Parts: sequence; structure tokens; C-alpha cells
Amino acid sequence: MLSIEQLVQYRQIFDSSLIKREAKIKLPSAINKTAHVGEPETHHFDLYGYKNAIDNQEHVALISGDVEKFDIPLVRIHSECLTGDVFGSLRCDCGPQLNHAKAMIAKEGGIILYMRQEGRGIGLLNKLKAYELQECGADTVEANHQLGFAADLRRYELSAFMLKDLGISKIKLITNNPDKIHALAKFGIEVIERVPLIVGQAEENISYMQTKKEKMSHLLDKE
Ligand SMILES: Nc1nc2c(ncn2[C@@H]2O[C@H](COP(=O)(O)OP(=O)(O)OP(=O)(O)O)[C@@H](O)[C@H]2O)c(=O)[nH]1
Repeated sequence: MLSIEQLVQYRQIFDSSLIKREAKIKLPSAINKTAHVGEPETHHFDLYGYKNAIDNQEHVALISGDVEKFDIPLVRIHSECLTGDVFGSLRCDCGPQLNHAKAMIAKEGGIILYMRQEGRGIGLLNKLKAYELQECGADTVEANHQLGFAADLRRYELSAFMLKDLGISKIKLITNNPDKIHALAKFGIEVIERVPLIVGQAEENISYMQTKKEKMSHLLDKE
């Protein structure tokens, strides 16, 4: 006897037709690990664009180095955060995490999967509504619940498929979130090492970070 969920998972593990690499470009990009110091260096990345039949979002892989020669690459699976990544919001740590991860993979080689799962999967407008509720006292988890969502709606099979498309099944994952490791394992990606990414903590995001630690099991103690 198989449950429907098991059938779906089986299909998703083995059906590579669910995802397609549509474009590959060169992307020269400025690297500035410490935003206030010195001129940024230029680094030459590749950017692969994917379409898929699961969420119909356009996800991308930013690659530093020769992907065919990667053995166990450094990988960051970054969830879209317009407010943090683009506008430098201090309500979260997303912007500094993205910049820092970009500098890390520029130096060591590796991949950033930029997944269009804004607001932990609830979308931009709902995230802004969640921020409104947070301004009235809710924490990030409570705000999602008040809007009728689970705390985190993200799924990781597409990240796993993109890695498989790149010929990768073992990675060093840059994250503080152990759930990502377990989720990837279900789709055949083995995390050999977790690389912490504790940056971007500010006065404005103390309670946000606290909630990640206390309610979402993020590993945020520096040691
Ligand atoms: N729903 C909701 N999403 C948020 C909020 N603040 C940031 N996000 C989203 O959270 C996502 C990033 O998730 P995080 O929990 O910060 O980090 P993570 O990806 O789980 O873990 P790391 O790999 O350690 O960064 C992005 O999609 C952001 O848009 C919020 O208050 N509410």
C-alpha cells in the first residue's frame, strides 16, 4: 500500500521532466562582503535560469567556478526576500546573508540557488501583511498563523532537482536552518557539512532572530 503523498514523492524524485534549464548566461557581479569598505571586486559568475511544472516560478542558480568539476560544492539555498535582498531591510537578516554567501562562493567556488519562495512561501503581499501584524505585537510565526498560513510553506524538491540537473548530489550547505538539511535528504541530496551563516543581526531584528531560534529551531549561537 502506498499513500498519495508517497506516490507524489516518488514521481518527484524520479521525474526530471518536471524541471528544465532554459537559459545560461555569464554574470559579472560586484562582490562587497563588507559593504562600507573599499571598492567592490568584480567576479564572473554563471547564471542558469529554470522553469518548472511544480510551482511555475522562475528559479535561478548562480554559479562560481566550473560546475562540471565540482565534487562536494558549497551551496546556499536562498529564499527570495524583496525587502531584505533589494531594499536592505533590517527587519530580517536576508540581505547580508545573500551578500555574504555570494562572497563565499566567489572565493571558494559553489552555487547559490535563488528560490522564488518569498516570505517563506506566503508571497510578498502576505509577508507585508504579516509585517503589519508584527507591528501590532505578533511574532513572525504568530503573524503567519493569524493570516491562516503555517509558519513556513517552503518546499525543497525544486532545489534538489536543480542540483541534480547540475550533476550534484552531495553538498556543503550554507544555512542555520536544520529543516533544509532534512528536506533535501528526502529528495536525494546529502548534506555532508553545514556551514553556518550568522550575519546581519541588528537592533531592528532582535525579536525576529529570537523567534527563529526559539520557535523555528534555527542554530544561531555563535561558537
Ligand atoms: N512570512 C514571513 N517571511 C519572512 C519574514 N521575514 C523574512 N521572511 C522570509 O523568510 C525567508 C528566509 O527565511 P529565514 O527563516 O530567514 O531563513 P532560512 O532560509 O530558513 O534559513 P537560513 O538558510 O539560515 O537563512 C525569505 O523568503 C524572507 O522573505 C516574516 O516576518 N514573515
